[in-house]
Amino acid sequence: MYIRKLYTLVFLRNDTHILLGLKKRGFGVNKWNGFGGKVEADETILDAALRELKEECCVTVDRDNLKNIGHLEFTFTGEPTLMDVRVFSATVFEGTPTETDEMSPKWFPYTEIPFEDMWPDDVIWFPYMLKDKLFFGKFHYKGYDTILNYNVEELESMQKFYHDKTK
Ligand SMILES: COc1nc(N)nc2c1ncn2[C@H]1C[C@H](O)[C@@H](COP(=O)(O)OP(=O)(O)OP(=O)(O)O)O1
Repeated sequence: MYIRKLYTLVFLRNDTHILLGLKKRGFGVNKWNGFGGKVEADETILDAALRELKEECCVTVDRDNLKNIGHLEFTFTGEPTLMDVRVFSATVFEGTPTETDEMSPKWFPYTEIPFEDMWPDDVIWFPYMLKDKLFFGKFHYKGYDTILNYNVEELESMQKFYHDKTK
């Protein structure tokens, strides 16, 4: 039995590039990732996603333009927590991505995503996101570098996924 903790992870994209941030501190330091963090007790998942994006790279997105595209679950041998990460994508945003205390943002062409400096799971599920497919991925790690087992599946609808999950 795991203690489930909710996180958000947001990617800004256009036709040719994706915005990643180099994490400057804390969990995942020195890795490129999307923008996100813990969902606080008093906020919705969507509000947390918008807040973290603003805090980490100074960009705002209208809530109607933020699309929930995936669900990731991470567990780690010997640790009681299951990280429940809600993945979002947006193509319309306001502001210029700007470095903050937490993240240094940079646009990458889709052909040059720096998977060698990212979480090892990313190379497995990014192809779903890049092909605009909805997905559910589960990854069990030993430490933070080795994936012991995983499964990723394409979803037909996030709404149906969450409906079936709570049945
Ligand atoms: C284990 O594999 C992971 N892969 C990817 N791509 N992203 C991950 C993985 N594990 C966690 N994440 C994401 C989920 C969140 O977006 C961040 C972690 O959030 P963080 O711990 O930085 O949360 P904050 O609320 O910002 O934390 P502090 O304010 O306490 O620094 O990584």
